[in-house]
Amino acid sequence: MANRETAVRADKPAIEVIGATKVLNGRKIIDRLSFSVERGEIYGFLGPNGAGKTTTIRMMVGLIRMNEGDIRIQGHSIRTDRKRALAEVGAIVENPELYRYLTGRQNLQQYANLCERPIDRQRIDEVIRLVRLEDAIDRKVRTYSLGMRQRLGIAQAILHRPSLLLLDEPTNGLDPAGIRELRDYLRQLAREENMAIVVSSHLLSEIELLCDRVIIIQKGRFVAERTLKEEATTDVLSFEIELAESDENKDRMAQHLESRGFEKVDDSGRWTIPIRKEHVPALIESLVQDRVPLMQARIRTTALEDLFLRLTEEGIR
Ligand SMILES: Nc1ncnc2c1ncn2[C@@H]1O[C@H](COP(=O)(O)OP(=O)(O)OP(=O)(O)O)[C@@H](O)[C@H]1O
Repeated sequence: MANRETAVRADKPAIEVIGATKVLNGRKIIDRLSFSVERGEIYGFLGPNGAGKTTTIRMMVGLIRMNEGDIRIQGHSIRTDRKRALAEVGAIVENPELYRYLTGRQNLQQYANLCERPIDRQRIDEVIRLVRLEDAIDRKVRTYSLGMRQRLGIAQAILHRPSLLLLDEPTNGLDPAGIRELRDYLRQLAREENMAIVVSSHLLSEIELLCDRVIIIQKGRFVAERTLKEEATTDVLSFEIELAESDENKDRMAQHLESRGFEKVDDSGRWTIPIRKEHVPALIESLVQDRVPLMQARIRTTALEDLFLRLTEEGIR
């Protein structure tokens, strides 16, 4: 433990990417990319297909070398202090490697035996609790759902108490409820393990559900970085509601919403209105008073969405 205390420098960001550049076949796939993530944060790594997310993550876990720049994990350079840097990383880059014929617990035990840092039974129980797999942990992995396998993969990746957890497209195959659940336990992990978590995705809607902060990249370059915590957004926001489907008074309700300044998003019953954040509670109260049949309501950070849509369209072109 003493070694670990000296290896982890509390004042350093969990990860700093400093001007990382990767050239493949004479083409700059990643071009002077820089960002940093603090412990306790869930950081979204967002970009349209082919933007360079996987390549960057592969550099962050030491699977490929960069041509220029550096990546420091808890202050340790991946170029000059590789072993100590990588000891601070847990990752699922492709599918988690699991033995399907063993139970979840046996998988964790196997993995623990291979770790350099000693991992006791108490730690194994702790990670099982963190990813909420207590009820299924003694079942064979082949009986697990996709979401359960992902949880076990995450439990495995954090057994050695890394400072940084990297997840490449962790929302693949999950529905919105699954994504929220993922967010809940990732948030608990970030807090209880004081860990930085970096997740990549090509879908803004998923990143918005999951992350505290987001970086957008395109063609290997930095495009923008934004905080997604709602309290940090003071500008005019877009407030979106979705009406319950079986509404007999659909037309009357549409007229009512239009008269209040709402605009129809599409035919699925979604309506939107620009609003300042401080006015949201009063608006919700009045919608309830007016008996607007709300299915859900949410705030959208429009600037980010517009930017990302533009990039995605450019990417497709
Ligand atoms: N081994 C390689 N040789 C040449 N080009 C490559 C190689 N690997 C990736 N690329 C190119 O690098 C760019 C970035 O790819 P990368 O897989 O990192 O993007 P991504 O953002 O993860 O995309 P996706 O979401 O589609 O996985 C792409 O244009 C890709 O074609």
